[in-house]
Amino acid sequence: MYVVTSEQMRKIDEYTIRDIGIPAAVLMENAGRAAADEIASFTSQETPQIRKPWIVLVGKGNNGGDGIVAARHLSQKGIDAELLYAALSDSLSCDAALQRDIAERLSIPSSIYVQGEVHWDRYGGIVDALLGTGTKGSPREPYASLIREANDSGLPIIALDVPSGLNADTGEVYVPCICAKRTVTFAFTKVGLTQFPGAEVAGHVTVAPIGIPDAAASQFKVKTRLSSKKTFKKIFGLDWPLPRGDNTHKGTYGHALLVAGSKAYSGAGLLAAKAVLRAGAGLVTWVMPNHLLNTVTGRLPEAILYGAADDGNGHVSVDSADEIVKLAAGKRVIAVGPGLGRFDGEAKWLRRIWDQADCPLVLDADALNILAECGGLDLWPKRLAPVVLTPHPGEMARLAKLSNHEVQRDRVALARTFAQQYGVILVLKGARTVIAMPDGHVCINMTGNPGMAVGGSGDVLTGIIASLIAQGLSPSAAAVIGVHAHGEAGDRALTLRTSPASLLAGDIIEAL
Ligand SMILES: NC(=O)C1=CN([C@@H]2O[C@H](COP(=O)(O)OP(=O)(O)OC[C@H]3O[C@@H](n4cnc5c(N)ncnc54)[C@H](O)[C@@H]3O)[C@@H](O)[C@H]2O)[C@H](O)CC1
Ligand SMILES: [K+]
Repeated sequence: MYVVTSEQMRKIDEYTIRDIGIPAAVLMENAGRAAADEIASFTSQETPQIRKPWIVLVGKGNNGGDGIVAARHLSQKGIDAELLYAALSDSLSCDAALQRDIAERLSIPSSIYVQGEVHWDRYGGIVDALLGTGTKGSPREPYASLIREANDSGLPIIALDVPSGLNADTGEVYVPCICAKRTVTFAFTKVGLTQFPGAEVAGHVTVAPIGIPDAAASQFKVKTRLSSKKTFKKIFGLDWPLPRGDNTHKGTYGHALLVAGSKAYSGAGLLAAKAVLRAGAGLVTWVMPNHLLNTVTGRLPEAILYGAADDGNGHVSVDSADEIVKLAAGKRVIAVGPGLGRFDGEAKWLRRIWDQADCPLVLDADALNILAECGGLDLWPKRLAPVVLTPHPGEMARLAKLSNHEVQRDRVALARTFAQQYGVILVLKGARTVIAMPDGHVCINMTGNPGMAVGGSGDVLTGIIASLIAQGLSPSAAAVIGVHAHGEAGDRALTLRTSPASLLAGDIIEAL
């Protein structure tokens, strides 16, 4: 499922109308009718209040046009609708003006917005057709006042295409912004509907086809998709769940090397190692500081444990790099970072692994902080084997030398630029994790829940991604599918809990 920006949507619209020849009015008719269908289904599901009319807030552009068409189809369905023009209706776009004239001929009630004069209690719900993908900046008057009044009315709002006041390209919300119960977006979902806080103000999003052929999207090489089983098939040619061949030898399912844990954080290594196995890899060798070996022996009998040279403070020491490089022989992946801690010579240590090990690397947690602080991505040579980075927003801020706000402002664009610039696979975690690949493809993950924002959840994800690489998936596929599986397992684990607050990282592993 493609995810588009406003600019891409505009180009696709134009191509469909001009080059394919589907008239704009047909697209608008389909959009408005799809909106009316969604409103009708919402109305039927809501407690059957006295059948009150819906009020359609109409902007000047084609989003407004969609709203006028929706009002007409609602009336056809026996649901009364009234048009409230935000501004004088003689300044409508031509496609919207055509709809205005049709609505007038059909005597659909309409009025012009005057601040404070709308009797909101007369209505059962609001259709937001003020601003769509043509929005530039924060809503200006009188849209701003109308948006505030609509939000304050307490009535359910169904937004057309995007909630008015949402930045459709990033997920930022301007002030004010419509808070919708549902959003009916047209043709393809928009980036801003997938990332918070946009995803919050959009409510439940339905993508309504309006007659734009997929060929139009591939014409403009849209490279952002929602993670889904269809995506796995389309991009990676993989089925989900992954078929498990009938090979009998454990070696077939790969051997992962995990470098994790320190005296203070042995649990992180345990979680990551267990996740490697639970996600299907045949073997995992967990390298930890020697001191830790006795503490964890027996905690995970299925894992091969290796005590490496340690620095006497409960961390691996810089000298352990050579041991790790030797152990990497025959492994399909090395995952470095969960619970690693910081230690003297850490940059030299990581550089040695970066240079000498020839298998893919998955770097997480403190491995990312070491990389950020020594400028590795800017200074070290690109590796032949792929690198997967799995930062949360704070780690990403350090890696990209940005503030947390700047990281979260436009996650998709930042992740894509970073992955292309450094030739890495970037898993930018957080609600709706963004996975960006060196070739510019980006997948947005929709599984998972707030209960997963707990200590250890990231360690589990690192284990899952390493496991899938060990089983033979490309690092890109392992990152996209691993994030999806991690979120799905978290959603399944949640069904066994009474509240998201009680979810533990270990529950995610058990639900894999
Ligand atoms: N996706 C599709 O295939 C179709 C989408 N349609 C609808 O068309 C809108 C986009 O229409 P457009 O005319 O380009 O822009 P808008 O309707 O979003 O509004 C632009 C309108 O509003 C003014 N404006 C812009 N920014 C602000 C602001 N911050 N404050 C106040 N006013 C603002 C601007 O001057 C314009 O007049 C899309 O979302 C769909 O709903 C087609 O109808 C069907 C095909
Ligand atoms: K809207």
